[in-house]
Amino acid sequence: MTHTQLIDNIGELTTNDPSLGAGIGGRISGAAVVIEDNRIAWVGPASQAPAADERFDAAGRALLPGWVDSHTHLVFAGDRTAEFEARMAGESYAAGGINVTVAATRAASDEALAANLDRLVTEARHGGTTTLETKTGYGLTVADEVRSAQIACQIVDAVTFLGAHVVPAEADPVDYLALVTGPMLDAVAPYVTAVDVFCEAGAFDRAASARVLEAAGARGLATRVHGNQLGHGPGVQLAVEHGALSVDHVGFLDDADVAALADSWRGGGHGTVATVLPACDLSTRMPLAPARQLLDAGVTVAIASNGNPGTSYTSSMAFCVATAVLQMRLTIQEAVHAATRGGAIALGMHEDGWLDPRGIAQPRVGVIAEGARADLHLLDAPAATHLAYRPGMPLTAAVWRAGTRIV
Ligand SMILES: N=CN[C@@H](CCC(=O)O)C(=O)O
Ligand SMILES: [Zn+2]
Repeated sequence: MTHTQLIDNIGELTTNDPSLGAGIGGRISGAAVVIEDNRIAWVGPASQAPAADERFDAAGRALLPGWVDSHTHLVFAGDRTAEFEARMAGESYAAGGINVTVAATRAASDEALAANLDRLVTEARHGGTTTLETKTGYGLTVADEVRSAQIACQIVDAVTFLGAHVVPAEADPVDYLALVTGPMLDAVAPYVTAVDVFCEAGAFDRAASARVLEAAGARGLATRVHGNQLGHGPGVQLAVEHGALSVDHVGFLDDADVAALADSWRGGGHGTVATVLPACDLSTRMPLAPARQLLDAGVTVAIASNGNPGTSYTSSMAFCVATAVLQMRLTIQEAVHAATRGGAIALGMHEDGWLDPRGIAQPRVGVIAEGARADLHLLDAPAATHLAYRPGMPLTAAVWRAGTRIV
């Protein structure tokens, strides 16, 4: 038997469905939503809403899709407070700090890793996040990468293999690349939907990164790239050439990079999403990624938290959205869209019926439209604009994930 819930008296509804309402956010005022079990069954003006088993009065507040955080690294142990303090005192961020977390993660029990991931996911949910990707990448042995992926796939929506994060301290670079593109990838593949590589000075160069992406493609896995984070490099071009779902960080771009990303979206297919990570840019004292320029060029942009203990120890998507509006010069509608539907596109979870590489059908997220998973975020505010207008305030009033109220 089905169970229906009506949420009505919604002051401002952001649907992300242009056929339902105005602008990029498909906004409707005076709206209602009906949930049937775990899916959205109806969206429209409150005056026309059908009856339901239960009613929730939104009291004129703003309702949006739950955040889709498409880039995190939450399977880890320990923290890097000392490194952060040194950075605030003038040190610059370098890829080598990752090995500190690798040592702590390897030393942790399975239970401790799962409990820490659970704690971080709960924090994210309390801030309105309903879809979470996380990466491996703090294990860097076959056994430690497999257990990271196994733990993660029981808790989050999408797991990405990041064995190519750095060459671990004890390994030879040539041998490690062979491991990561061969036996390690084969062992982790059943638990992940995508493969990522940190293409950067101090991590993996263009040729090594290309081998990682080719190995992933040969196994039918989607790809992502950490690119152009610490300086200009080949990451963006490589991502586009390999048809990666996303290239993330994108802080240092030239005109050719922006053009390549824009071209990837011409012709109607799935291009390469540019994922900006504003909390990471601030925490590493790097220039903010040029999200305004990317949107103006026609690139699909996602906003994600990059939650991790090194460069961005936060899962607050509201903070990222506020920064994108206040400092990257996105409109509130553009920023909310990038943090919801943009993330869904980056994960390949924006359409019904998408089968992940394991053949498992993924739900459609990042929109409030009939058939999508019922992931909703009610703000204690009359409009989404308050996310930037009242930065840092605890505006999450309620969260539903797959039709169940979780906050
Ligand atoms: N840049 C590579 N990986 C992470 C940082 C990981 C770390 O420093 O622990 C990032 O996305 O910023
Ligand atoms: Zn990252």
